[in-house]
Parts: sequence; structure tokens; C-alpha cells
Amino acid sequence: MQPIIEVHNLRKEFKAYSSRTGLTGAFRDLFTRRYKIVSAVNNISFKIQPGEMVGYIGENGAGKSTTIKMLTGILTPTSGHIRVNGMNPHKQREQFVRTIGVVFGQRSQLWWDIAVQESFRLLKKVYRVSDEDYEQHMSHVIDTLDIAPLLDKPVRKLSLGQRMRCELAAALIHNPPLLFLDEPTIGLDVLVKLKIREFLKEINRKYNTTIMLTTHDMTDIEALCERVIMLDEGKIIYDGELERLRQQWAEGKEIQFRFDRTVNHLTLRQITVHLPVEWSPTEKENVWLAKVNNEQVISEVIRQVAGQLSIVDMQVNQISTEEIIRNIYEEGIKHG
Ligand SMILES: Nc1ncnc2c1ncn2[C@@H]1O[C@H](COP(=O)(O)OP(=O)(O)OP(=O)(O)O)[C@@H](O)[C@H]1O
Repeated sequence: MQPIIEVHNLRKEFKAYSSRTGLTGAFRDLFTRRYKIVSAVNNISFKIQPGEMVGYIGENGAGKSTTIKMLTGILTPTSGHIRVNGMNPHKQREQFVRTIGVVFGQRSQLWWDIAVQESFRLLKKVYRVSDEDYEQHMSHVIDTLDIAPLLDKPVRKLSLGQRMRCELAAALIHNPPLLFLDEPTIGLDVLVKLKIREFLKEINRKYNTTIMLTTHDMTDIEALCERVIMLDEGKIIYDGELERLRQQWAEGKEIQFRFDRTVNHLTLRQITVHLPVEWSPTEKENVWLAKVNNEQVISEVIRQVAGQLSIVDMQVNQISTEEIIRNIYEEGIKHG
């Protein structure tokens, strides 16, 4: 299958100017500015197949927006190759924009003072969408995102959540095969977030829409993306399954067992003698903690213990993806 996004050795450099101090410094800056070159994106390569939903993650300043801007043709790369939807986004810009949808959480593509449906109508013209296609596709989008009551309101009168749902609908007017989302749920309440996630899953299922999602919200990534590409200082430090990343890093998981009676350390050690588990007591004599290092061991420990003792209550304390990602940035990738 032909990848929908293909990036090879992509690089973007910016000049970062520094100012000299004092009046003479300012004066000298007028003639010669000092600068250094910052590699915002530093020779990255990846491919995305049609229908994938990929999380593009990294700390502030890692280079995510710069990549998305190059992929959508807004910025020209310093070097490297990009092919998106079989085109060079920058060179074939006019034709290219009709094949993608973009939502930047911080910026609007809707006209501020006119009613939402007027914006939709203008975009329909820009994208040359036929009346039939618009009706068929957009009536469903408007329904699912629950924005029908908002259509006759000017954008400036909408709340952030209402506006974002309209933004998403606007990005889909031409039903593009590829959608770029940059922080689409920033500042939204949980219910709106859930609605947007469900909607994205649905268009992915229905139209096989490819989605590249940039966000700091790991719960968005967990809900939507099987694959993540992780960026650090302009370089890719991980590209693969989110689940594998979680497993490799889910160290020190804890299972809390509450038994129906007092249990001693020796009994627990004997029950799990062949398993890599560390038992520690709590203040209550019938409650014990089992520390394990990977997911398979968890189920095995539970199986063995449940076979021998009567468990009243049990809880697995998961490390959140958020925490895992933070650890990775603090310690660097050490597992292959
Ligand atoms: N127009 C520009 N001129 C100079 N430097 C820039 C420009 N745009 C971005 N940079 C620098 O490039 C680096 C990457 O920025 P980028 O906005 O791509 O990061 P990001 O991962 O999107 O961050 P965030 O999560 O904060 O949005 C940063 O060091 C930033 O300061």
C-alpha cells in the first residue's frame, strides 16, 4: 500500500536572534544581528498508511507544530522530502489543500463575524463541493457533532467547545482522506472531548480517514491512537505502538490485594515462588501489595493468588501514560 504521508530526512532550521545588552549593544544590533541556527526539526523520517490514527507527541518546543506546518505546506523545509497524498505540499499547494483537513486548536478557519453556516457555504465553494455531496456528508457531521443549533450564530458568540466542534465540521466539508489536528481538545470540558473523540473514531471507521493528532493530552492519544511518534528536540525518539511503549515503561506496577483473613509474608511468597513479584505489607494485616514489572506477570500473580486464597477486593494501580511519557523525557529512552 502507498503511504499517505511519507517523510524522509526532513529538516527545518530557524535563525534565532539574540540581542546584545545596553545601549551600545542595541546600537550594534542595528547593523549586525547575532544569531544562531536552531534545528526545530532535525532529519526525521516516517511513513503513515491510509486509515492510521497517529499521535504526534513531544514536549513544548520539540518541533511538532513545525512538522505539521511543513506537512500542510505552510512552511518550506530546509532540506528533505515530503509526500502527502502523493503531492509535494508546498509546491502543489492549491491542489494539495483540497485533499487535507486541518484544525489548529489555537487558530480559527471560520470567519469571526458571520454565521457558522455562511462560513461553511464559503468553504464549500472554495473546495468545490457539490450540493449533493455537501448534503449527504455534512448533514451527518452536523448531526453527530450536535451543532445544528449553532449554525446561524456568528462564531464570536460561540463558546470554545462550540467553536471547536464547528471548526472540526469545517475541516471536513470536502471529506478529506487526511486530517491534521493540532491540540483539537485544548481547554474543552470532558463531555465535549468525548464527543469529539467519538466523532473522530467514527469518521475513521466510516471513511478510513487518516488522522495525525498533535496534543499534550495523553487521554486523547490513548482513546484514539494505536501508534505514537515521539519527538524530542527535533528528533524522533520513538515510533511504534502506544501499547508497546506502555509495556516497556510500565515498571513498578502495583496490585493491592485485600484478603478475607490475615495472611503472612511466607504464604504469599510460597504461592508466587516462581514469579518475579515483590510483596510488601500495609497497615492492615489482610491487605498486601504486590509489585511487578510487566503486564503478563500481573495476570499470573492474580491467577496464582486467587487459586489459593480468598480475595475480598483487588486493585491494580496503573501508571498513567502521562506519567510514562514524563519518565521517558526525564530519563531518555533506554529500552529498545
Ligand atoms: N518562526 C520561528 N522562528 C524561530 N524559531 C522558531 C520558529 N518557530 C518555531 N521555532 C523554534 O523551533 C522549535 C520547535 O518549535 P515548535 O513550535 O515546532 O514546537 P512544538 O513541539 O510545536 O511546541 P509546543 O508544544 O509548545 O507547540 C522551538 O525551539 C521554537 O522556539
